[in-house]
Amino acid sequence: MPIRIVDVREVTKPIASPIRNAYIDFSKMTTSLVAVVTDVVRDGRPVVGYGFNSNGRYGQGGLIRERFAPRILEADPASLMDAAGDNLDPDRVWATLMTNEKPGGHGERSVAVGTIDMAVWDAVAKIAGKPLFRLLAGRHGVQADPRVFVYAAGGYYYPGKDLGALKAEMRGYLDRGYTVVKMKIGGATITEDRERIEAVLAEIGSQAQLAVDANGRFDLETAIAYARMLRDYPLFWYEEAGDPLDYQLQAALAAFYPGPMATGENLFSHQDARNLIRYGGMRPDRDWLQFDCALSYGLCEYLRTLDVLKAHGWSPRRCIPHGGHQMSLNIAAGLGLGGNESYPDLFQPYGGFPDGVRVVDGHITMPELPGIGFEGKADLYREMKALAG
Ligand SMILES: O=C([O-])CC(=O)C(=O)O
Ligand SMILES: [Mg+2]
Repeated sequence: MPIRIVDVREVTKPIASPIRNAYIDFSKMTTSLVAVVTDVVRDGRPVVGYGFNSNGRYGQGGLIRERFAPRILEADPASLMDAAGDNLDPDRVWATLMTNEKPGGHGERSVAVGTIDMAVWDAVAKIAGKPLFRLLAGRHGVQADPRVFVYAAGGYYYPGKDLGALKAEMRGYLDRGYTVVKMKIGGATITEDRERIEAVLAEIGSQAQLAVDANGRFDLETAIAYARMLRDYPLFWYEEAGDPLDYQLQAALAAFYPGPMATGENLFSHQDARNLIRYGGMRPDRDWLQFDCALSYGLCEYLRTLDVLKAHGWSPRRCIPHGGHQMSLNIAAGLGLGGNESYPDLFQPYGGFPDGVRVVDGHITMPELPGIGFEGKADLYREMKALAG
């Protein structure tokens, strides 16, 4: 008997906060929480996979309810099974989701699909009775490494935040075991941003490194002006200087910025990733790629992106995804990415780690929980159970 996906539920939840980066504020930010309910029973209860999209894009309830959930629910269950007939095949589910979707134009539909794809992989790993990172490592013939590098993202602009508050925030991350911290730039004048950077560097000293993120705000002239300022400091990276799709700007910037650059969180397909690699001047010996599967058609597509990188001589170690969710932690531990983002104080309960997981020397160790591991995080699992428990 094939496994049946008996329901796909979605609820749009607020993840609002009074912060802003150089481009947007998060006062109205939302996320879609999705449950994929199966008829497989484990420990007396149906297996349910959960997923959600990461911050930066909004909830996708309309697309999920109108297009994507019905396609799965209307599909012949046998068409969604793997070759062995003992589990769902995420690639077949993905192909069903994308029925009658034209190529190109990778806008918000990639977020809707990425969110459902996360829930499908959670269900598949639970049905297999394994942590997702172990399932992935097994399928790809690599050694899982449960120890994953994580960095603390924050340093946002918000009303009344002075240098003292910024320094205290960064100190808080060091106290929690992080060795790399990130702050926003480009939302103030270059003079003010230089002061903010110097204040943070003075605070963190040799205990940690600093990354900066312009969120795609700069035109070429401003991106270069910042590059000239930033290269005075030993930064961990200079992130998303210009528009995410302006590969020529990114390529030109490399001539002015010898240190590591990072980008990719707003590229939503393997084709866009390939264009970045082809035309964006990114350097495989030092730069970082931040594609986030939750925003970009999910893990099925992320695997194609990793293939593109391999074909162009890039190691998966150069990937540190955006988004701070446990899905990317599993991919990092299972497929050897360079690490994962984390927002210690933001976007809760969706981000972060299972309860009891601590950051030690800039790394966490994955617990051995079936699926993605959401059940290990009480505040998150409470929301999930309320949707489909
Ligand atoms: O502020 C945001 O949109 C999030 C972001 O860029 C990041 O985490 O790198
Ligand atoms: Mg960013």
